[in-house]
Amino acid sequence: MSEYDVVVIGAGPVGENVADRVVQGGLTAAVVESELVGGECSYWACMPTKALLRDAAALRAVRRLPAAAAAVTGELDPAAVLARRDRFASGWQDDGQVSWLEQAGITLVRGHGRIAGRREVAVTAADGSTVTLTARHAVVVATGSSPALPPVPGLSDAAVWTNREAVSTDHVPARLAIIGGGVVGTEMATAFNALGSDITFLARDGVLPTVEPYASAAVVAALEEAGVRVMIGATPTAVTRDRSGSVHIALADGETVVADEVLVATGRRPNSDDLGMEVLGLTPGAWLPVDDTLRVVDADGRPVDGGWLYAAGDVNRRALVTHQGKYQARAVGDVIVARATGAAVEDAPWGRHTPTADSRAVPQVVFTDPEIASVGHTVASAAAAGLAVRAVEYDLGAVAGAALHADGYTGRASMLVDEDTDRLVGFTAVGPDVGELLHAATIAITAEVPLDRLWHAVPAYPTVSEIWLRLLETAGR
Ligand SMILES: Cc1cc2nc3c(=O)[nH]c(=O)nc-3n(C[C@H](O)[C@H](O)[C@H](O)COP(=O)(O)OP(=O)(O)OC[C@H]3O[C@@H](n4cnc5c(N)ncnc54)[C@H](O)[C@@H]3O)c2cc1C
Ligand SMILES: NC(=O)c1ccc[n+]([C@@H]2O[C@H](COP(=O)([O-])OP(=O)(O)OC[C@H]3O[C@@H](n4cnc5c(N)ncnc54)[C@H](O)[C@@H]3O)[C@@H](O)[C@H]2O)c1
Repeated sequence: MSEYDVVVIGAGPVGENVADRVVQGGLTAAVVESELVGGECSYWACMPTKALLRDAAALRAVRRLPAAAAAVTGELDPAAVLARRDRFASGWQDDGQVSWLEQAGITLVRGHGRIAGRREVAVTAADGSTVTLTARHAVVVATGSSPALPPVPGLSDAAVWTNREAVSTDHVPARLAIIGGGVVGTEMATAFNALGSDITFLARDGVLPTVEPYASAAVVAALEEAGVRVMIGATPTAVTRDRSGSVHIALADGETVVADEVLVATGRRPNSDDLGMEVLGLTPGAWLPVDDTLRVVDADGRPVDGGWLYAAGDVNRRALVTHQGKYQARAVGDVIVARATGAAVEDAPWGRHTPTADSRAVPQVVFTDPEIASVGHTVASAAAAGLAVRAVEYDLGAVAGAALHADGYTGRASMLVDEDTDRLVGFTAVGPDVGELLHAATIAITAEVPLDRLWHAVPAYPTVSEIWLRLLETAGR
């Protein structure tokens, strides 16, 4: 059969969830995948990177407790870390996820998908054969993103690492240079430093420039203390690999950094360059703009060709994190079912069919040491959005639960309160293990809880969550 209710291009976490949702809603779905079912997240991003980071984080946690530290007599075993990473990448085999698709009642079509016409997707298999799938109701683009390499002379000929090579490496380079001070660069600096690499971290625009400055500063201080050379403002101008295999990175200030491998982590580009976008008058290689129910729109903001084409996940650029892409997948799957069955479409803000949180409350944990957990606005983004906010900060180390959690616990947390509504619009924390604090903030922001009601949400004693009480007291409750 080559006709389905819904055809999804891309079987990453987002595409899988779109297909699952429409099948649960009583429709049929085929998902087209050109590489591995599970996408970037499963094999070269979320899970394997966190596996690379986890052992060192656990070791650091133990070393913050003197009696437990006394029981640790050895050092981290890099080979064992890489072996555990292999397990979390499923050995780069997708059998498990293919079985999941089968039991979920989703048809998998292997090959490269392209829009071929109205509700038509042409799939070219590895052997060159082509099959055309027709969708009765909708086509969903969930093709994700790829590393964006900057146009630095020599870079593309120097066999540099992207996230794929870094995440799947079978060895730990003695000297690793990292270009790009974003989330990938900072997490990988943390991971490979702990695995034993000598790291030079070239952060042209600063380290984690979009988080609260105090959180970024804490991570930079910890990286430097761990021996990472952090070069803020360093701008690569040329890259060459010499005959001995060493890579030379020339910087704008005249210095040259030499390393065994170079990880380029300078952001992402959408996987839309070979997708048939021109068939619909859209620009190949561009992020796909969408409306409130994630239908792809034209330059005038109208759904293209009557509204059968949707885009979810990284490719629409709303929020490049897996959990938010899967949230979009649930909204898209449900709205396609609603439109197909004539049910009401709930597309008002916070309605079932529109991913409102994408613009109000995207949670993110950066798994560095210390961790950074954030959701909603920062001071800078609130100002840019024209919001009148007051920032309330508190020393996390002064919270009883944090002092118990680790000797010498240092950290900080802040909340942003909208002056007009007296509700939370942002939260950031930096410190060991703060990631688990985050969901409380996400709930407070999405539920739009006024501070005078939040006061009645009493954190248990003695937990790190008592930061909430301290922040509210500092805010004047
Ligand atoms: C190093 C790194 C670490 C990360 N860590 C985290 C983390 O800890 N937490 C988090 O939430 N997010 C993390 N992210 C972000 C996360 O990986 C992405 O947001 C997520 O993978 C997006 O999911 P997706 O389904 O949209 O795209 P992808 O995961 O990229 O999947 C897209 C799929 O579509 C397929 N495809 C593309 N084009 C076609 C085509 N034409 N035909 C058929 N198939 C096609 C691809 O092969 C791929 O399988 C990380 C990213 C990186 C780079
Ligand atoms: N824990 C997580 O949730 C997690 C982990 C990793 C990645 N991700 C997601 O993956 C996406 C990609 O991460 P990323 O770190 O590649 O991108 P990013 O956009 O977070 O950071 C890229 C950095 O590269 C710098 N840069 C850009 N061009 C440059 C150039 N020519 N020279 C030097 N520096 C340059 C930018 O200043 C920026 O700080 C992010 O959106 C992130 O949300 C999430």
